[in-house]
Amino acid sequence: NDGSVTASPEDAYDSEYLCPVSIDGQTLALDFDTGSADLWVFSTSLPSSEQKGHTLFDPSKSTNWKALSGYKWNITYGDGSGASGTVGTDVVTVGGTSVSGQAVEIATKVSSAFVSDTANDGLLGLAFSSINTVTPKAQHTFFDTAKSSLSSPVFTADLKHRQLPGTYDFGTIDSSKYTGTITYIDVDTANGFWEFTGSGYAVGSGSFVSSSIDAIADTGTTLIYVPDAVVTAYYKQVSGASYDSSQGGYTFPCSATLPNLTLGIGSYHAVVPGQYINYSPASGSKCFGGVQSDSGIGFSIYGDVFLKSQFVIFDGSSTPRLGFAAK
Ligand SMILES: CC[C@H](C)[C@H](NC(=O)C[C@H](O)[C@H](CC1CCCCC1)NC(=O)CCNC(=O)[C@H](Cc1ccccc1)NC(=O)N1CCC(N)CC1)C(=O)NCc1cnc(C)nc1N
Repeated sequence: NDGSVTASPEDAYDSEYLCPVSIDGQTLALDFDTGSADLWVFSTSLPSSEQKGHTLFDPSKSTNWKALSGYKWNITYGDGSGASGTVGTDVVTVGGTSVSGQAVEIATKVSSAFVSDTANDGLLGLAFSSINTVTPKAQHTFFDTAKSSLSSPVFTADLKHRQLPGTYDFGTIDSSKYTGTITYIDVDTANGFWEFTGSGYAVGSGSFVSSSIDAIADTGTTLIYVPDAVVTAYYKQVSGASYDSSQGGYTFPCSATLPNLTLGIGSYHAVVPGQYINYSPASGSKCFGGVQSDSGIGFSIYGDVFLKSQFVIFDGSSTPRLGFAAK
């Protein structure tokens, strides 16, 4: 029951990656999010003003739909966006991986950011089921439901830079997708995230600075959010860079040459190419940095800007771990 699905960038800046997911034959574009654990979809139960432009799941058209009466969900994300609604189960298929009895959370309310992000028809959470928001009983993620039917209890992310489709694979590690060896690191599941301790950083050709960085691998976060020491060291090497409070982050002249950022994972040095860190135009001739400060978050977030430079294995075995390889 292994599967592989394409992950297509939603816009020119790889702000998010969307994958086709079929629920009882109805196909929606969902954002696979290793930073949350709810599978929720835009639905016909939304007010019509919030439905515009989205593909809607209609449970009344599904032969396998089973409503879970009295069950509800309500989620808030790091960027303040959120959604809520009711719950049922159905047959969910991602690439070749099909599961029955999967909890599907129907949105009856979504925040404005979701309404305007018309390419996104919902999220498929791939964090640990311990942080699923359904009450009165938390539900399993798609990966947890599928795990026992996979060749091995893993999924991998091979996201690409700028307008190229990548893939999420379930159940297998495709050795054609990476080079060299895989470095594994233990994961702390206490907060429900794929959380690990990074071993340090280097900017450009500078020397590696050993430091423990408490980070999560989060496909649902666009940028890299790291401690101020890293951010300061990085933008010191970018002429014309400065913190722009009106933009809410570091910007620099779009013509600037950006150094690579190396992030240590155990003994492995993961290199993020400098051009991945020119995230997008900001205003005028300034561009917005793909590396920003994690202050206020409580941990660092290695988001898409980092993940798309690597081949990443999310190993859900009895001792969960993350694997990283160059590609
Ligand atoms: C069970 C909740 C679950 C664990 C939840 N998890 C998360 O928030 C992390 C999760 O990966 C979510 C998943 C997002 C949610 C919005 C839609 C796209 C997916 N990630 C974030 O919230 C990280 C911050 N947001 C992002 O990174 C959004 C993602 C996005 C992309 C395209 C379009 C719209 C949104 N992108 C940006 O901020 N950027 C892209 C655009 C650019 N102009 C600026 C940078 C959580 O921690 N919630 C607790 C929480 C609540 N309230 C707050 C304020 N903070 C919190 N952390």
